[in-house]
Amino acid sequence: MDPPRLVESLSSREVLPPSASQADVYAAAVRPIVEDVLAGYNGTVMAYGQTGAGKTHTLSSVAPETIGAVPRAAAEVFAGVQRGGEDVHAVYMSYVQIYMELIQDLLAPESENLQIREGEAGVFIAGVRQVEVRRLEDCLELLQAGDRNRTTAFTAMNAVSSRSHAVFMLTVVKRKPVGDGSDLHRVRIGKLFMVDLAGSERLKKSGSTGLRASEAKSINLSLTTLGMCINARADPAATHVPFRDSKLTRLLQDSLGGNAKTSLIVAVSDAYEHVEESVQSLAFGMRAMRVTTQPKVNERLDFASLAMGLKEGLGQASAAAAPHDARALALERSLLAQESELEYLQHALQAERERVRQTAAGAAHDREALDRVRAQEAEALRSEVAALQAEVERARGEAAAAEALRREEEARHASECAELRGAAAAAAAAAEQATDRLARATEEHAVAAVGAARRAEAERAAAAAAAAEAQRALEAELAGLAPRLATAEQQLAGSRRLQDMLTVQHEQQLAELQSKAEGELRAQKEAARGEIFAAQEGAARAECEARDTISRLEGELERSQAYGRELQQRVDVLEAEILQAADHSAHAAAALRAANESLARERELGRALQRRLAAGERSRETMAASWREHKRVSDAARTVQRAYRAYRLRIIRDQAHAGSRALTDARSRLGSLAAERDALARKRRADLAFSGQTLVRENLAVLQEGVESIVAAFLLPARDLKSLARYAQKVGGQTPGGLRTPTSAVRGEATPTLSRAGSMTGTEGLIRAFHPLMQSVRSTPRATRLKD
Ligand SMILES: Nc1ncnc2c1ncn2[C@@H]1O[C@H](COP(=O)(O)OP(=O)(O)OP(=O)(O)O)[C@@H](O)[C@H]1O
Repeated sequence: MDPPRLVESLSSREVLPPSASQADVYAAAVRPIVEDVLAGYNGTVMAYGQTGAGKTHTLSSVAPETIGAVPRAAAEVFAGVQRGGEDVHAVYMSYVQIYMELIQDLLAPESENLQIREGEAGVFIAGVRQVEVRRLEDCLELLQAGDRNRTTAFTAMNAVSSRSHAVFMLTVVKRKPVGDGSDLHRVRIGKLFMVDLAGSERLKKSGSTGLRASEAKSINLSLTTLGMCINARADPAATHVPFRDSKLTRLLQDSLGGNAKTSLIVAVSDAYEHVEESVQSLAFGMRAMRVTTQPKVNERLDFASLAMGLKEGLGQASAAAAPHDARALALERSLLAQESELEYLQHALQAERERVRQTAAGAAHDREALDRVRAQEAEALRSEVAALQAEVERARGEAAAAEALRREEEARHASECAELRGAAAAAAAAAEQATDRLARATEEHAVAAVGAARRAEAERAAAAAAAAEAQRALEAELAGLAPRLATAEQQLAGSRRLQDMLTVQHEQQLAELQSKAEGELRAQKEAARGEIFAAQEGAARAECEARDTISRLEGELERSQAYGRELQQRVDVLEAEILQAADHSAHAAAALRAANESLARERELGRALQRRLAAGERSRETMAASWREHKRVSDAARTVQRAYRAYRLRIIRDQAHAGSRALTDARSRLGSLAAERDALARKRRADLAFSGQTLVRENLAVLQEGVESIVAAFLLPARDLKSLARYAQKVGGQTPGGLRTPTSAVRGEATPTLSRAGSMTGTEGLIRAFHPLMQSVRSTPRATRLKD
């Protein structure tokens, strides 16, 4: 699938076709945000879309030919840092995932329940690991290490489906001097969030079950909350935005309408079967476009580091209080450590409690699910066994019925065969009987015909005898009755014709009867033969049919027996499965026991943690008391120190005032002395009197004292005094041993004086030396400050 990506940003909109490259997506949706981050804004890039649509590919791909937006953004940030020149930059990276409503640090996977807090600068993840990254390579290595810790899984929709929301964070800190000659800096902090949202998925479509289904539900829930927040932010009439309903929306609170510039990448699939999800994703993007944000540059003056510098200076100045401070600091640190340990322990305890509760809930849930599954499986097995038994019974019944049918069929076949045989035998017997009957009938007919013939013969004989008798009678009568003879002869001829006719008739009848009997006998024989043949054919057919039926029934019987055997095997398998399920159930019970034991152990651990917590609390209280005591001592020391400083300041101010007054006096005296010197010079030039020189020397002694008091009052460093002495020596041959350092004056020793030893030339040199020195004293900043 090579889906198109719709890039929606809150300020602009762009639709990229499937052929668009990763560089196109970066240029359209990410580069403007990265540039803003370098300028000190908060920026967010979110990838949204159905599971498998290409969000992770778009953001996190590190394949050389399809580098994703995150590595590109990191590269651009480092390029921007390099371009920044003298501005001091630091880049920090964090990487977390939100999995089943728990925030896990992908750079420190053992931190798996981080909390979101809100401060002046917005929401942040407390305790997340922030790694300072100096090079792009370090950043990419951390990214890959984090990706390895990310939760992914094989699903029906995506072979490597992200089961969590991943949030990649880069913080760019830029420090720049204010430019007023002070140590004060201007700090700009730009934060870049790149969010790879887990993909929405329809359980019906993905077919996820068990853990995958729970993950999908959690993902869908947080995405629904994200949608609700966006709807509320886009609706001016909405009064409540449910940011707190999920960790995702809480973390993205600033990005969804606060201080951030946000860009949304909507990844959609071009496959027809995903059209519904694609339309929903686009509708989400359209709603998101109505959200407005209030971005501003995160800039502030770095008073903290200035304060730190001042504190350092103060620390140096107040070395006297250092031991107490160090102790107080150590105590404070220890207290803070204790507090953070306490907080950590409280978090750990809370997390442990939560984990124990979740484990217990999970174990109870698992046990219930297991019980349910076991009950369902047992029920299913029972019903399957019952069904199989019923089927076995039915098959057995069928087999018995088939056997009975076979027997019945065999019996029927046997009886039919017997019947047919009987019928054949009966037909044969009937045929034989018919033949016999026919033969007998023929014989009877023949006998009857013979009898008839005999009777006819007898009749003929009787008729012949009667005729002979009648001939005789006739002859007698002929004799007696000639006429009657003729009549008798005629009658005889007539009788003879009748006899012949009767004989012929009798013979004809006999022949007819014989042929008829023979025909009937033949017909009956034919019929009997046909019947026997038909009976034999029927018997053969019936036998064939019976054989077919028997073989069919035998086949059915075999199939029934095979089915019965198969059913028996399935029953065996099911029984084995029941045993296995019982084993599983035993294992599950053992696992449950182990979980309960682990729960007990964890409870014990929780109690131990509570004990440690209480001990920590006690120790913290002791430490707090000790800290308070030391703080009291330290405060007292600070008060003393402050009083001492004020006292010193007063003395210095008094000295400054005295110095200033002395300076003014010295100036006026210097003026009058110069005037006197000029007058003396004039007088010397005029009088060339030695007494004038003496006067100058005496006045110079006074001047010398004035200079010394000025030097002492102005706290001239020893080196200046030494250089003065050196200069004086160079100019006037004054020995360095004649000068004393002003430090002694500060300490309240006797007023320093310049040695009066030395020649007139040295004194004049000193006077000459005094003028440049005065110049230098006037031009030193210290003098200026003191004067001020
Ligand atoms: N534009 C693209 N070009 C080439 N392959 C892509 C593209 N988009 C996505 N793929 C590929 O599709 C598969 C799924 O993409 P991907 O894992 O990025 O999806 P996803 O939206 O992050 O899914 P999920 O929400 O389940 O994590 C991956 O194998 C990926 O390489």
